[in-house]
Amino acid sequence: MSTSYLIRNVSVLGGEPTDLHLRDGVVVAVGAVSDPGDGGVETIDATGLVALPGLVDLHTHLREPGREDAETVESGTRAAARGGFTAVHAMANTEPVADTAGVVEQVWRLGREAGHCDVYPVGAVTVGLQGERLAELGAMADSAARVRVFSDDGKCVSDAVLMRRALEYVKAFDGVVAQHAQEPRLTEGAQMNEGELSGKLGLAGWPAVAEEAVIARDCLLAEHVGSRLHVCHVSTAGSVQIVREAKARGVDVTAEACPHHLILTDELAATYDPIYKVNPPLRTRADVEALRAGLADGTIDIVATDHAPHPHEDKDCEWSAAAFGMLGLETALSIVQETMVDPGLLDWAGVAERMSYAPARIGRVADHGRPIEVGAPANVVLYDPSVRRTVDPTESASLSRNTPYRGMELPGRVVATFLRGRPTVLAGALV
Ligand SMILES: NC(=O)N[C@@H](CC(=O)O)C(=O)O
Ligand SMILES: [Zn+2]
Ligand SMILES: [Zn+2]
Repeated sequence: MSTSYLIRNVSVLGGEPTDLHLRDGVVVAVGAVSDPGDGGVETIDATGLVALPGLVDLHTHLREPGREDAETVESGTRAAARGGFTAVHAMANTEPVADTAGVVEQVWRLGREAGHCDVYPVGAVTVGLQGERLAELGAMADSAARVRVFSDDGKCVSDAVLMRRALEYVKAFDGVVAQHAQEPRLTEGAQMNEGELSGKLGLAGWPAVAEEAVIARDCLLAEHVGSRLHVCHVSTAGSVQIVREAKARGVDVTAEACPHHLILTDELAATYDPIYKVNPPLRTRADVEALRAGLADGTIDIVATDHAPHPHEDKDCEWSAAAFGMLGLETALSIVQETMVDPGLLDWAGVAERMSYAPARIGRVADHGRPIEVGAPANVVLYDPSVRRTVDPTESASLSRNTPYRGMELPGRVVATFLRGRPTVLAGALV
């Protein structure tokens, strides 16, 4: 395969069309190229396409080890490449849990072998996600996987003393604790957003305050110990406001919003179709609007997919028995275009910040999230915002099919993804 790609007439971050030359893993030219001066160059006509830095996901469930029926590192990273991602952070709620240097090194190695995108394992905060004892955070940080993000995602680190100690501990290696903010007692048996509709549908409600109370507490803890906090999947207007106020006070807090929370609402629970069951739950239209506004003004730093594959037997059942979670990698950019770019809330530079630069910064990943400029690693996605497509779950590279967008028409398509100058997706297909 060629190691030299001349991309003609491409709009870098939405700017005027120009040329982009990738060779031997790096960007060697941005601007009109008359003669690349190398024989083996492959030319791509990118008229109408936008070039973005390779996307970085801070929140992906790859399910390996343990639930290879739902997803593997191989299948999940193929889905990531199809979505324009060149790096993903793999959540720790696997079986066994990624709470030791051994498990995170295994996941990291599987990512390298698969080669579709770089995999950065997230380490668990507590042993077995049990919320009782701190995991070996230092050993995971020092391992070959160089873990910097720690999370019990799927479960909340609800014990304030443990949370405080984790925040203190990760300072030693510039790590961050990514909190799944869910007060457990306030959400016992919870099935959907608490409101008029949950009462009508007879499904146990999940109050906004269960999320907001933990975020407020954690902001205060992070401020108290002078550490770095990241808030996973923010879903309520109140949460956005708490993060906004904490940032204004100088707390070192970052936050993510998921594509599904930017577009779907709790009314979908009325279908009783568990495809819409997710943690945290889909919220109200007002929450969706507040998340969009927060993402636009920088209160919410990033979009993270929370790609959560589940096999159909865990979703093909009644609502209360079904698993929480939905696919996200292959549709994230389209949802962001639909909800943020097309309505004028973000431009493509803003998308690059929220889906590449900022997640790489938060995860302390040096080789990703870099502007497309001469000398940078050639991690690039070519995206066609002008087409529309109907989501067909059977086309997914994921081993699971639980996309809530089945049959929906969405804008945009990833045409090519380059990982260090090597295409992982070309002409819209996996290489
Ligand atoms: N988001 C979800 O609904 N599910 C996630 C766990 C999580 O992100 O909390 C999963 O692992 O399936
Ligand atoms: Zn979570
Ligand atoms: Zn998650």
